[in-house]
Amino acid sequence: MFRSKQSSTVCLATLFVVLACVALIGLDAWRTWAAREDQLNDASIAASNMAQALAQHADDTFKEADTVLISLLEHIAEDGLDEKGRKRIRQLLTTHVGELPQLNGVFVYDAQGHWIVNSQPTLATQYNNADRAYFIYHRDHPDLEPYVGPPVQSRSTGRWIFTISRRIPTADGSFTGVVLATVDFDYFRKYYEGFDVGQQGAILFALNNGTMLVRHMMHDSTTGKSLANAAIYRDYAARMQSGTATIQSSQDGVVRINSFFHLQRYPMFVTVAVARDEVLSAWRHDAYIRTIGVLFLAGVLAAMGRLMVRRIKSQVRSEFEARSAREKSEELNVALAQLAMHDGLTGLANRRHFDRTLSVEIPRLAKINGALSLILIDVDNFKLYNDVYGHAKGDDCLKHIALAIQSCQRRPRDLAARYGGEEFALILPDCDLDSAITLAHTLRQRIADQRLPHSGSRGGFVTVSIGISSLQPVRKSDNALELIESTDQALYQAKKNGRDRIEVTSSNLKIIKTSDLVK
Ligand SMILES: Nc1nc2c(ncn2[C@@H]2O[C@H](COP(=O)(O)OP(=O)(O)OP(=O)(O)O)[C@@H](O)[C@H]2O)c(=O)[nH]1
Repeated sequence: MFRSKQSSTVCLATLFVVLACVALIGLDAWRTWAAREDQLNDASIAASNMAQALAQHADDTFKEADTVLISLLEHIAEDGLDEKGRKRIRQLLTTHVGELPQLNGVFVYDAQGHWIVNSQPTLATQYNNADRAYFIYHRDHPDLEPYVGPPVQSRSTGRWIFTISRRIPTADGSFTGVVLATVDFDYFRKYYEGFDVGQQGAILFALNNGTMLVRHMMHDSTTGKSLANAAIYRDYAARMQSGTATIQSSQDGVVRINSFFHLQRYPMFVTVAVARDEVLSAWRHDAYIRTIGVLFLAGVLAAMGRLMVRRIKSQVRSEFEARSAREKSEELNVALAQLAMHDGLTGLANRRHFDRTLSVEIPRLAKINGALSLILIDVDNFKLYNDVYGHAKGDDCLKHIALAIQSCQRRPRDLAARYGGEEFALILPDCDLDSAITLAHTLRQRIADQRLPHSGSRGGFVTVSIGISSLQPVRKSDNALELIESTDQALYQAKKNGRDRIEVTSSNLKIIKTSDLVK
């Protein structure tokens, strides 16, 4: 009982502590994970915004270069390409190149690819650009739209450049030449260097066919490479206008958040890539500190819980011990009460109990006009029995007689008592004289049936003399003493009349001759 109560209380307390620890750690893990997702989401948005801004910047850069070409074509149309016109156009180009830092040079080629005018201080007539992709394109295509070609190395400066070109329009649609603006790669590279994309991040500027134009990376400035097999191009940029994807690089194994954005007017796109590890470094640091804190808290909680469980254990034990002590004391009290109210030899009620019962029953029965009978039983010639068989045997004999008397105690209120020495009594509440006489016969018979040998007795067996008296009904004026005396008289009469018999007194406590009744 104690063990089961203790173990269930301890189990509950332990469960509470474990749940509290699990909830603390679980909530923190959930919060940490949510913070990680937020951080990645923020990084995606930032990368996407940056890609859009850089695409817009590139768009504007080329638009400005293209605007110069449009203006140049207008001047060509107005001034022509004779010596005077070339001079004026040259001045114009020099001004434009000075004003627009992205412009590397502006050129006018004739139908054979010869340089006619350029923005540089001297006209390099030794070059022929008829083999360039843009030249071939315009020669073979009559449309007048701008053409952005693949990156090429400048013949005059040797630097990598973007080319944006237009066909010189003519009234009859014949091919008379090409105007070209070149933009230095370094312009974009320097611009991109102003952006922090981390140690492992990158900004890529590429043609829509996957040819990389500019790549800005902390430790890498490779250019001209094809992105055809790169997942960001193959699976995303080649198919969509813009987007974001987290991809593990097949080259360096770094996982990056890639955001790409296509230029609106020109066939190029910009990709901003940030390394996931770098994005998460601040989060990781926070998570590390917080996890240590939470684990410490969980540890403190567990330690306090352990202390609490121990206290509960000891409290439950104290309660159990206190209850055990109380129960023992109650048992002791019951035993003491038993001892105080019962006879040690026979276990029957003792004289005190007998007196108390009579003093309770008489007024109770007087109230309800009930009857009360008293039977006194005295062992015959018991002195002789002791003398013959010894005192110990005498005790045994008394126990046997007590058992017989006890067996006649049928109702809860009946009381069998040892009145004193070898004398016993039966208090019979709600029992009239006739019933008491019948019971006395039964008792006498039961004792006779025990056939306890008694050599000093007339018949050779232990016998008893019985006196009976009844109050029927009990009156308020009746008292225990009178009833006892009356019963004692009847008993005395039984002894006097030769023992082994029953004598009775009437309700007015006068002896009635009933000796013939008993034999
Ligand atoms: N063994 C034993 N004897 C007891 C006990 N109490 C009383 N006696 C004995 O009972 C005897 C009673 O003797 P008496 O009063 O002379 O009565 P009796 O010998 O029974 O004779 P009658 O009552 O006249 O038949 C005494 O010898 C007591 O010592 C007891 O608890 N145990």
